[in-house]
Amino acid sequence: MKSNEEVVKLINVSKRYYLSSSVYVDALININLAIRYGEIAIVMGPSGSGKTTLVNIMSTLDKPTSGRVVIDGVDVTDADENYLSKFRLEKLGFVFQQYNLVSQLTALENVMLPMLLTGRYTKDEAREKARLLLDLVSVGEFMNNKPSQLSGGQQQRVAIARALANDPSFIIMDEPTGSIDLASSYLILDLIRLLNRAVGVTFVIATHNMEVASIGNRIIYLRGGRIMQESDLERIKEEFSKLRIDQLAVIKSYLRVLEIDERRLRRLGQDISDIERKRSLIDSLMKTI
Ligand SMILES: Nc1ncnc2c1ncn2[C@@H]1O[C@H](COP(=O)(O)OP(=O)(O)OP(=O)(O)O)[C@@H](O)[C@H]1O
Repeated sequence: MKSNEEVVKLINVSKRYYLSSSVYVDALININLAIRYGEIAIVMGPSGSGKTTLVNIMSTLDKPTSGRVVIDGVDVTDADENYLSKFRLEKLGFVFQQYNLVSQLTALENVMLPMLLTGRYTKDEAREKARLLLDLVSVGEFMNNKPSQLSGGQQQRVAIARALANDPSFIIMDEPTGSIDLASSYLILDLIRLLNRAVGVTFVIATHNMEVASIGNRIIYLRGGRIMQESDLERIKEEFSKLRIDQLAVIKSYLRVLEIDERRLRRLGQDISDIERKRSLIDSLMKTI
């Protein structure tokens, strides 16, 4: 691992999508960003803020309208698709929300494929390494299953094994736990953390999910195609904190509703323990907001 060195660098990157000759969307605006080896960098932000566009540009799947993209010290901004597909195969690992495994191939063959495509591995070497990688992500026993014979979480782990196949400079993930159950998500997050700590694998992960974000060393927060600075985040938090006033208003109204019910029950000589229970719940809730 080349710690402290930059694995990806974006310099003044902007991306404009044209919907027609005069209508466009600025998906990214003047992004300057460096990801270092050994990081788990999380890309967060509201829907439409530019997360997918950013990770696609970082991983050469998309090109910026202006600015430069440097990966592993190579400026890939103007590289052609032939060069880029070889570059991606050798340098990058991809794990997307939809697992993107080849449906006709077994788990083992899916993991072997990127190694065979580089021409750097014999079939035997690729098979042996693929087996070990599948064991490492705990799906070794299913290596002869096709993707349709695997659960979503298992498919996602095969995708991680495949992403590791060519020892990539970094692994890029877009909502890696987006379409799988909670238990599998935890396994995958544990695996990411372990691979990062033990082997120094670098990850860039776009997500909406706070649980996923919690494993990151750094959060890159996008809003409207720009990276938010700490001070902006404070401002946003303050904006959000105003929501508390609404919560309080709702609770206050509800307390008034309880008063009416309490009066009614007392008038009828009935039990008010349910009202008291609700009041005590509200009391404990009030202490947390
Ligand atoms: N191919 C495209 N053509 C036109 N506009 C696009 C295209 N891709 C993205 N956009 C627009 O660019 C902006 C950023 O989109 P992007 O998909 O990067 O956001 P996101 O943060 O990943 O959103 P989500 O969380 O909903 O996936 C959005 O306004 C989107 O509508």
